[in-house]
Order: sequence, then structure tokens, then C-alpha cells
Amino acid sequence: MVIIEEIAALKTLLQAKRRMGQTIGLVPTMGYLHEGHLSLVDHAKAHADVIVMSIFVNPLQFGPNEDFERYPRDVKRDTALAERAGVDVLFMPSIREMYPQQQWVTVAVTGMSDVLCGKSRPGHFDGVATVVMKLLNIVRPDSAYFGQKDAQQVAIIRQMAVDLNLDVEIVACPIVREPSGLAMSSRNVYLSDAEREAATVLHTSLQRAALLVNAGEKDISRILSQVTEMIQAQPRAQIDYVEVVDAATLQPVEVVAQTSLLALAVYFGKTRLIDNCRLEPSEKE
Ligand SMILES: Nc1ncnc2c1ncn2[C@@H]1O[C@H](COP(=O)(O)OP(=O)(O)OP(=O)(O)O)[C@@H](O)[C@H]1O
Ligand SMILES: CC(C)(CO)[C@@H](O)C(=O)[O-]
Ligand code: BAL
Repeated sequence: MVIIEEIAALKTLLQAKRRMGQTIGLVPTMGYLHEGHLSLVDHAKAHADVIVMSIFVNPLQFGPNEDFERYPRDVKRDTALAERAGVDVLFMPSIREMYPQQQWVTVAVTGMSDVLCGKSRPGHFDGVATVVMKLLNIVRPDSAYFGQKDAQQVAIIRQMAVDLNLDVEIVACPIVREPSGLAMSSRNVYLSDAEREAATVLHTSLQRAALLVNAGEKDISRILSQVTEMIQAQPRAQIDYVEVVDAATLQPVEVVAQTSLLALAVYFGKTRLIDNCRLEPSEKE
């Protein structure tokens, strides 16, 4: 595995790979790697010849009172895990390398960014879209891999690729979970044992919703009230939002359809966790 910190060096290396006819897959991350990230590498390896993983904790996507400073970092461990997973090029730029001067031009996301997580994290998705756009322009991958855990992020990036005519395939990969059902996340490290245990209610409540839909329930308010009640019964949980939206446009929907996404964000102590699942009504009626 080659480790690169400079944009120019990365561009030169990838240009040579491209000239040899090799395809490039990009896995963007903020590091502190876990099985969720590594599953993205597996998906990328199935499609592309050269796997580039980026590790960059992007200041542009953190609000002033968020956890940019204390976001977990472990370069040594990440390097070993990336190499073992089969990453070919690990791109770890400094903040100065990515933002050598004030960023005068950024990507602005409208509509899709003021719902769900965007409501409580103003500016977050502009920061995500801007850094992903920069990474795509630096790496020029054939395909880029994102986790479905961050459902709003992947929907926005897909839309960015369409709206800004990007020549890249955006691939959404399934959520990887702990045996307890808790979705893997770098921020899980903030949880106390009791909070980690309590947080399993997220997956259980999503499963309850899926069961209801399977049994023929189409009324979104009834589904939402069951999910909300289950979470509220857990004293350590503080709901930020629980919503059903269209998975592609993120706009609210009134009746469950094949494209519906149940998404939630819930605080356990100071830690805000997200999770989601598709609600797929059975075909028979
Ligand atoms: N459990 C998971 N399953 C599948 N993909 C995941 C999972 N967790 C993260 N990813 C994906 O990995 C990529 C990098 O995410 P990131 O580095 O922010 O990790 P994270 O665990 O989501 O961190 P955070 O706790 O900050 O949300 C994103 O595309 C994200 O959706
Ligand atoms: C896509 C991403 C790497 C952009 O900083 C980040 O939002 C993440 O890790 O999900
Ligand atoms: N995985 C999303 C990155 C963030 O929460 O900033």
C-alpha cells in the first residue's frame, strides 16, 4: 500500500494507473476505521482495479459546537487496517493540503440539506459536498463508495453527481452492524457501556417498523408513533428526529411506498447516533 499526503503526488500516481487502463475506486472516510469502512473497501474491490481510501477529518462539515477537535483519530491503527483490507493507495492529506487558503468557492446543497440531519447540523452537507467534490476531482475515480448508514449523505452525493454532471458511479453499501444490532460508527467510542446497551433500541425499533410494514401497515403516523414510543421507553435516549422520507429526494412521504426510508437520529448522553432502514411494503395485496 502506498501512503500519500500530497495532492500532486496522488494525481501523478493515478494518472499512470489510468494510462495502464486500470479503473479507480474511491472510499472516502474520516478514519478511525471499523468493519463498516472496510466493507466499503470490499465493495470497491469487486468493481475497481485500484482502491484509493482517503482519511481526512474535514473541518468544513463540523459546526462550531461539534466534535471536530475530539473526533477519534488513530493513524497507525488505520494504516494497518487499510493495508490488511487491500487498499492500494491511502490518501491522508493535512488540512493545509486540502484547504491551503480560505475556500472562496464551495458546493451549496439546497432542499435536501435542510431536512433530517441537516436541520440540526446547519452547513454540514455543504461541507460534505464540498470536500467530496474536491476528492472526486483529485482522484477522478470511476466509482466511489459510501455507506447507507449515512443515508442523507449518500442521497445528496448521488444528486450532486447528477446535478453537476459528474462522471462517477456513486455506490451505496449496506449498513454493517455490531452483533447487538448497533450500527458501527466511529462515534460509538464515545458511548459508555450503559449507553451502548441502550442504543441497541435503534435497530430494534427499525426492525419493529419493518415488521409492521410487512404485516401490511401503510400509515406512516402509526409506524412513527410505534418507533417513537419504543425509543422513548429507553430513558437514556433523547430523540432528535424520527421521520419517513423518500429515499432519493428526502422529502416527507404520507404513505409507505417501495422508495420509503425510515431515518432517525437519537442522542445517548452527548453522543448523537443515526440509523435507518428502507420500508418495503410486500407486493401482494
Ligand atoms: N456501519 C457502517 N456500515 C456501512 N458503512 C458505514 C458504516 N459506518 C460508516 N460507514 C461509511 O463509511 C464512510 C466514512 O464514514 P465516517 O468515516 O464518517 O465513519 P462513521 O463511522 O460514519 O463516523 P461517524 O461516527 O463520524 O458518523 C461513510 O460513507 C459512511 O457512511
Ligand atoms: C464522506 C466524508 C468522508 C466526507 O468528509 C464523511 O462525511 C464521512 O466520513 O462520511
Ligand atoms: N459520517 C458522517 C460524517 C459526520 O458526521 O461528520
